[in-house]
Amino acid sequence: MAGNDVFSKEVEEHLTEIIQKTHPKVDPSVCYREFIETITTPPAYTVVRVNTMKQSREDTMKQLQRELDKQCRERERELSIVEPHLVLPDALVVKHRKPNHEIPKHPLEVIVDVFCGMSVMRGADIYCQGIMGAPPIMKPGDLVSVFVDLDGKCLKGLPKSFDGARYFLGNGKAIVSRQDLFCFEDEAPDGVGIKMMDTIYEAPSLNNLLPQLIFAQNLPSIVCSHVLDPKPGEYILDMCASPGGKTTHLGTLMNNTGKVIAFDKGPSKIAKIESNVKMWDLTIIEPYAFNACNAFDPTAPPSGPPPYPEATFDKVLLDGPCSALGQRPLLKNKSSLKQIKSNPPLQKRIFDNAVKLLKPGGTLVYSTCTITLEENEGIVCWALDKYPCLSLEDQFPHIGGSGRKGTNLNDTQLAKLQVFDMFSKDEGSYDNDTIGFFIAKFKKIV
Ligand SMILES: C[S@@+](CC[C@H](N)C(=O)[O-])C[C@H]1O[C@@H](n2cnc3c(N)ncnc32)[C@H](O)[C@@H]1O
Repeated sequence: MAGNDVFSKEVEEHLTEIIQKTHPKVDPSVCYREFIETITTPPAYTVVRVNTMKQSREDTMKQLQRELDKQCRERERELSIVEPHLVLPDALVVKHRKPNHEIPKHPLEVIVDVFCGMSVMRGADIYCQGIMGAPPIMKPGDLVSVFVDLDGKCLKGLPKSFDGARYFLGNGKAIVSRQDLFCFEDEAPDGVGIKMMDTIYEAPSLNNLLPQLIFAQNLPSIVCSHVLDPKPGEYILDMCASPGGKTTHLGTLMNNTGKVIAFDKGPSKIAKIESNVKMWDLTIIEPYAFNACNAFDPTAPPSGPPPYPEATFDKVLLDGPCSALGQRPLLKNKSSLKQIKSNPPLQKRIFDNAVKLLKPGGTLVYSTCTITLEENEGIVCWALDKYPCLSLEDQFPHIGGSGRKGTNLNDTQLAKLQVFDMFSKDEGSYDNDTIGFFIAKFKKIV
């Protein structure tokens, strides 16, 4: 859809090399093209995780179905069906209709930035902040056609038609006038500026929908917390936690008993964790703005603020910084190859801390939302080599594929890894039509 320029040439070449290593039997250029088609479109399903401490999945499913029926009627859409996920006991799946590329366009055109465009493709309405251009006559109630500015070339406040690279997202109804949007001295107003009515990729708008009962999360992220298998009463470290999707999941699986220490880099990241934790009434989460690279200190006490001494935690989750090349939809990625290659050294530093802080017999889950070998199978290879105290474990549930070829890991080890692989797509199964994601589970044996 967005063409071959989602990535820079050097990143495209790197990804093609990865395809050659991981899938030696396929034609790399065909595989790369198919990968671009996948990555530039959203998954055909929306997944939400249920707050099972508040209400059963069954009751939440009925409540969500009622809310979505209302939303569909209001937007004159076909009704969406909510179903329980067949494997994950706390997940609900909302199937989307097929993409509709035949939507007629309106004469009034609105341009939005790439970030906003990608959110719209997953069901969001358009927030004022994301609007780049709108016609001078636009007023509340007007029907508009919405386009995303693919190359970030549209100047804020553009009053006329935008002739740069753009992609049609669908039609919406203006909530604000152009005057409201751009005639402020400081910032654009907050809140929804365009309500999306008819989109090429249709998905439920989940903003502020049952926030105490559901959390929108990509399927592999839900799998990831189940793989860690947190139990009530345990002492768990979530090393890179914001916005707190997995942290709130851990706290819920622990039935709000025990303790979860949650790090992220700065106050704004911590505020997001705190807001999500509060929404779900979780009292066992202790968030700290702290660099996970410095989490270990042999002289520190085992509780209270970080750092912590050796063998402190029963379980550690390292869902760390990564190149995030598995995100969907991804219309434009500006990372250079150098930036992508800067991730493994950081991941290894955080991993070193995780191993030290884990108790013997404890579990460490390492995960990323990216697709490079170096940040995934490569880290596992490095870790098993450096730490003979770690054993690679089977995962439950295991609904993604196995690890990929291209490193020194043998077939038995690869079978223990869980990869949601964007280079090989199994049509028709929502367990594969998701973001790119990687999960490895280790046990500290001594
Ligand atoms: C993939 S996101 C985490 C998502 C989160 N686990 C969830 O499920 O909601 C990675 C996070 O790592 C954080 N991060 C990056 N470097 C870090 C560091 N040195 N210490 C702690 N957090 C870090 C980033 O700010 C980012 O929020």
